[in-house]
Amino acid sequence: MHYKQITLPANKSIALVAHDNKKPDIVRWCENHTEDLKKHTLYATGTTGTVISQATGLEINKLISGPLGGDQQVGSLITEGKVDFLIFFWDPFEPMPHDPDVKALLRIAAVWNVPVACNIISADFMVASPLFNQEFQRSVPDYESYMKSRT
Ligand SMILES: O=C(CO)COP(=O)(O)O
Repeated sequence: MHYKQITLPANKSIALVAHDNKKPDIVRWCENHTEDLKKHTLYATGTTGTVISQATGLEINKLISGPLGGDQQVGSLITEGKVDFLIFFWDPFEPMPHDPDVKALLRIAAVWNVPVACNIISADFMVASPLFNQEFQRSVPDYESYMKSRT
């Protein structure tokens, strides 16, 4: 795979997703970082977005609920370059009916070199990074050269 560099703007697009047992964690994390999050464009799967906006008043672009396809919508936004960071507090103790979608989302985030935080501590480190509010370079798959190599 060939990669190219893209420049992420200071204002990022951040996707917020949490399984039911992890919703209290993501709400607490958003409450602790409301001012940081206000500077960015936020997306969330349906129920996660609703509980976060109720608790914090943050403006969130809500997608479909995860089990109905929300994880896939986030994955699709990643491939379109519309999501720069993924905060995904997935539940390590419960199998989900949409486990294949969860796995697919985590895979596509790895493919597109998107930073992923899967718990409060990793999300805290992400926000604490000076890069959180700055432009920075990220390498992403070079789709044009990928297509050329296949045709
Ligand atoms: O199931 C989810 C992620 O896999 C999250 O979906 P909700 O935010 O709709 O609960």
